[in-house]
Amino acid sequence: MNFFINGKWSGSGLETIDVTNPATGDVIDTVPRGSTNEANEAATAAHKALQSWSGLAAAERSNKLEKWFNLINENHEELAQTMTKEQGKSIHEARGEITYANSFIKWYAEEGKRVYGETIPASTPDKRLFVTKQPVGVVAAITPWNFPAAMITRKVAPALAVGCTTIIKPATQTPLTALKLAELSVKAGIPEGVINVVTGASSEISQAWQEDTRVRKLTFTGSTEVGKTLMSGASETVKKISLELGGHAPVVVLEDADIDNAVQQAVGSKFRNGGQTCVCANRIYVAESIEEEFTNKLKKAVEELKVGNGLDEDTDIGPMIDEDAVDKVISHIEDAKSQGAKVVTGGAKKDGLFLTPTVVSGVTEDMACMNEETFGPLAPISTFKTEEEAIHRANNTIYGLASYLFTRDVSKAIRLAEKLEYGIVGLNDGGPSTAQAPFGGWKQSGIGREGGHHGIDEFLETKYISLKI
Ligand SMILES: NC(=O)C1=CN([C@@H]2O[C@H](COP(=O)(O)OP(=O)(O)OC[C@H]3O[C@@H](n4cnc5c(N)ncnc54)[C@H](OP(=O)(O)O)[C@@H]3O)[C@@H](O)[C@H]2O)C=CC1
Ligand SMILES: O=C(O)CCCC(=O)O
Repeated sequence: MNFFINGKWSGSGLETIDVTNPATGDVIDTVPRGSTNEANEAATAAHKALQSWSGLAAAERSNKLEKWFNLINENHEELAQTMTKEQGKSIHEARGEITYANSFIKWYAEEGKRVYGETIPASTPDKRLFVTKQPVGVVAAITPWNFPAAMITRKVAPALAVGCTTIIKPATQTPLTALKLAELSVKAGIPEGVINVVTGASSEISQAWQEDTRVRKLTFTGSTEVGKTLMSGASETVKKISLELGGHAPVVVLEDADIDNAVQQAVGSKFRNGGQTCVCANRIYVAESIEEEFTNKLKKAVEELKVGNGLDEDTDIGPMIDEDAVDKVISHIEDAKSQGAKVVTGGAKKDGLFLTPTVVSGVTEDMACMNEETFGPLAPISTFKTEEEAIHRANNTIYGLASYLFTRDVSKAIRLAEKLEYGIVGLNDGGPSTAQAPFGGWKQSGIGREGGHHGIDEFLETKYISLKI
């Protein structure tokens, strides 16, 4: 596929990049290798479209988002198949992601109509003070490969709903879903220039956008390392930024937890997308007294997971995205084993990019898996003696995105949730993400929120108007 600037397919004649299916290694398509020129063209198109798009009534933009939502629903299966082919995740998860991605369009089509202002009482009778909200302007979005649709719509839907226009650089490994979404946006009547997608050289494209004073906002999901680079680059032109970065999610299972639920939710959280999600459970802390029961039940549940080509209807876990991802998981397993952890099930067993889901027990805080995001199907279990110890260990990280806590005691749940230094706490819940709630991290997991009314504020500027009468 070519890329998409100003409502037109573009980029023919450029060098191309192969898009491969990680399950088979087959090249399924190619995309152009865009760079500085194309990034500038996209920014020009978005800047040109800004005045008319932001000048529409919120209800008119909402209608167009609704049409986009309907077209995505009509093309649901084709989008899901494309996603599985380029990303590897199971077709069930891909279908779920298209529904999830589309829920942001639906929700923001409504929320865009509720961008309210304020009036402030003045100090003198001859003044009236107002506060209004206006779109920030052209928004650059850089998105990762793990959620090829949802990370686009979670950014683009609120941006469009309030009148911003967008320039998007999807991950090189998964550009096709993004391009198909853009194609449907035009069919939905979203005007040319409002959504532009450029594929290619990430650092050149992002450099051009960082330097461009017409681009007023940068929103990114991906690694903390790249997020830091973008944060410093965006400072040159003092852009607004949102960063959704790495996580290192702890799961704390207290003695009084419903163990069956804790196991089920931990499996859902840990092995979702093969463990390649920034909110995936990364380390599991279990009260010493229930370790055996929890571990046995987790082992049984994990052994039922089927690894295979994501297109097979009975697959639960597809391939990892690439060799580096496989190597990282294997290195974490080997490191844990070499320091005395016990393999409960799985192990560093690999076939192409497929990895056997693994549980290890007896892990300690100095092992790599307890200090870095594994981003793969490894569940390390460690025990704790007291709640204070569990919370201290859960918080003892530079990350602060998602955390999970299991207990039947509601008061304790709230008390301990308040102590967790995380943007998201799943209480007896391994799947808290939803369009109407704020998603984002504390500490080095990021800045800003996506989802909910919090996510729309990220695309608005505040204007104070003082009227002397
Ligand atoms: N928070 C999250 O959801 C995610 C976290 N991660 C974490 O990051 C690790 C590495 O994954 P990886 O795919 O390399 O993540 P990256 O952060 O490298 O990639 C995410 C996006 O950033 C782009 N990018 C990469 N380098 C630059 C740059 N110098 N300037 C501007 N944009 C850039 C990528 O483009 P391109 O693809 O063209 O390189 C992609 O669009 C994972 O193992 C995981 O730990 C990864 C993905 C998502
Ligand atoms: O940042 C990610 O890894 C994708 C978000 C997953 C979610 O919305 O639950």
